[in-house]
Amino acid sequence: MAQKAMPGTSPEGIRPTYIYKVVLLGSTSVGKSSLAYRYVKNDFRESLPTVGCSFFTQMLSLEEATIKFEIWDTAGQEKYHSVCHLYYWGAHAALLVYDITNKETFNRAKLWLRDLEKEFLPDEIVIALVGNKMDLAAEREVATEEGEEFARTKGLLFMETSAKSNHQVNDIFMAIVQELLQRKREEAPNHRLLTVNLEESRTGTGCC
Ligand SMILES: Nc1nc2c(ncn2[C@@H]2O[C@H](COP(=O)(O)OP(=O)(O)OP(=O)(O)O)[C@@H](O)[C@H]2O)c(=O)[nH]1
Repeated sequence: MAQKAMPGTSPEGIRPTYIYKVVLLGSTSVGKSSLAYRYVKNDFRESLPTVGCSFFTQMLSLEEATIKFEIWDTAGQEKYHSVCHLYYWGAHAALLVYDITNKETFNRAKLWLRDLEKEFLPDEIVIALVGNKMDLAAEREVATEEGEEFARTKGLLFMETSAKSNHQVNDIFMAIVQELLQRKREEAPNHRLLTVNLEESRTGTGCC
């Protein structure tokens, strides 16, 4: 898995910075933009339509490394589906989002997974299945166990979240980074590390 690293400083000495590209995938209106917005801005807006693709960046300071997440938020509308594989390129992790109140979005998530499986080998990317809109549990169409079971059989991380009530949003990104770091530790001897100049990297939010 190609991640970029550069040395940074920490009280203990040199601490690497890893840049991880995370893509958000899923049907329209499942809450992909809202999850990214909640994670990066700790805020919730009722309307955040995505046109094509937008991205956010977020820094995360951990004991063993500094993480820079580049979060690519793809539009879920069918008309953008054909260009989406371009956004997969170089991704380290994917959040496969569905809406727990809409069974069809869960079925669609399975199809998005098939797309990912065509693009990546299993250990090339960390995939998390995310059942969003947990605050609407009374209107639930997808049981927690159903999501859990599907994730287990496919070897995916799994969490139910609410971008609205800020339920497990940080947790899912933290679970992803822990898994990425764990895989890195296991692969360390063969790992390809690229030094990059963070000055040249994009910051803030933007739209392509
Ligand atoms: N109740 C509730 N509503 C949510 C939650 N997350 C998102 N929404 C709402 O669901 C709608 C769609 O949210 P978006 O974040 O735009 O969804 P999206 O998946 O990015 O949609 P596209 O950009 O069309 O692909 C908006 O009205 C949000 O306010 C949530 O956790 N709970």
